[in-house]
Amino acid sequence: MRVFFVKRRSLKALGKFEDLQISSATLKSLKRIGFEETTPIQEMTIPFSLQGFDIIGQAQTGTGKTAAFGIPLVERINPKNKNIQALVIAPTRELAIQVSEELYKIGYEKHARVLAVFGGQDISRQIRALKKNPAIIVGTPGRLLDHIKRRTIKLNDIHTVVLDEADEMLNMGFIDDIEEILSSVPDERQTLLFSATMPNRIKSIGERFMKDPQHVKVKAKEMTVPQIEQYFIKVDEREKFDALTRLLDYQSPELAIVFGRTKRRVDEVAEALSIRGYTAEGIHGDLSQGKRMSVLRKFKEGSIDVLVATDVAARGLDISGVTHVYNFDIPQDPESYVHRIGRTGRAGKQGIAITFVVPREMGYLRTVEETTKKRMKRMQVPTLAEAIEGQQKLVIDKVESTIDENDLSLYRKASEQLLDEHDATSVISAMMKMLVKEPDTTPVKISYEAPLPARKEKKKFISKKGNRSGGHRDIKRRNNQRSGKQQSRSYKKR
Ligand SMILES: Nc1ncnc2c1ncn2[C@@H]1O[C@H](COP(=O)(O)OP(=O)(O)OP(=O)(O)O)[C@@H](O)[C@H]1O
Ligand SMILES: [Mg+2]
Repeated sequence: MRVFFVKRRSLKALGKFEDLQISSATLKSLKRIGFEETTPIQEMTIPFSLQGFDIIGQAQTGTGKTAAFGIPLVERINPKNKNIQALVIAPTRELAIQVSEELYKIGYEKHARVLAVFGGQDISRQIRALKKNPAIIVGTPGRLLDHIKRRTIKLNDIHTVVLDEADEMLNMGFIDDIEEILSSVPDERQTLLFSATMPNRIKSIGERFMKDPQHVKVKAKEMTVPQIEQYFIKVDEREKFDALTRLLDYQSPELAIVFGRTKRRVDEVAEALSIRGYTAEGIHGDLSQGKRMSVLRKFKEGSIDVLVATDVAARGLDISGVTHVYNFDIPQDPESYVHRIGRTGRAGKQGIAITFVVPREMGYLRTVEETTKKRMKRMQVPTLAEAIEGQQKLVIDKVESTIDENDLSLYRKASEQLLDEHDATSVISAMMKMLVKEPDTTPVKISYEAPLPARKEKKKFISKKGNRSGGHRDIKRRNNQRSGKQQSRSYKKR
């Protein structure tokens, strides 16, 4: 296996798509999307992929891996062939939808038809759509297998298979399904594995399904992108919720994702945030597909500001405007941390990630830092005064943009009258008080979650290669129904 390393920082563009032997139709699609220059992983993998090599592509979150496999995949589609020619497998339904949308855009000018198939959606509707001859199928493993067994997906002409979030797909929860799918696809195929994380033990599983794979890794000092500022807050379990609301008030994120460890946690935090006046909703694997899609749609549109989620939303989702990620519960393994915080700081944008750690979980924090090669800065919970100050700043920003962008002549007379009777500072202070969301102390219910099983805290920060404890994944996942092995060692739903 050849290994290629490119040393480049994050999304810093390297070159032009025009130099990569891409057809004029696809170049036109890329222009329409607004991609002007390649990202490092695109620059490095597209030429290999066009030559037909199997590839393991690894680059940080939010650096354009979808187009890195999507562009050559579309290029290899023959629009005249009515059969399915490529399969992209993704771990969650939402990601399958998102990837299919991006492939649709990339393949627009080539008329490459794309269809997403995933669990939770009416199968007969999918069967009808499959009869319209899509060339590329993007799906979740369980539903893909279902179609393969029903023979509603025919695999004879498939020449390319992509595992997006490959390390997740080759992990315990999905590996059996993946093996079954791959054993049904013709051997003469190109296999592409992409992810931001690729632990060695998983990489060797992947290589079993590949021929002479090229490993292309965009090498960076840290596993996470430099635009994400990373903090941790040492906090007792029972203080977490108030700490979260203080942070939301103080930092006023544009959009925020709060990750919780279990489904119950997500439900309770989302409910509690709503009670306290935030527009928040939860997403996890126990919700109906319709609900999952509507929550995500509202979050993308901005009618929800805070999305509370299990790891079902940790991988691959690309939602612009996510400025903050809060880990209400520290994730069990470093890979999960990397993907969760990677929902912000995408495509060169800035982001902030804050992880709550209860004192007994400090060992987990250190393991994450060793793996990512990045220290998190310690932060304190904002004080009440700081939270109010943060809210006031938000109001001031709004007032200033209202002055800039509106004709206020209809409001002048009443304002002048008010100012005749009161001094200006009193009038503005009263209005500020009305507009500022003052900290709310309505009681809420957040059940106690025991900390992760004790792991000895390593005092020293070790940054040497190969000295990482790696995944501590004791998670069983099947068919997108995610369940986490809890501290009690019984399986509980996430
Ligand atoms: N060449 C490019 N120029 C500008 N923007 C790009 C380019 N390629 C991708 N993007 C944008 O960057 C964002 C992140 O891309 P993408 O979702 O493919 O990242 P990723 O590497 O797959 O991340 P993750 O590891 O989280 O799945 C998307 O909004 C995408 O449209
Ligand atoms: Mg991706």
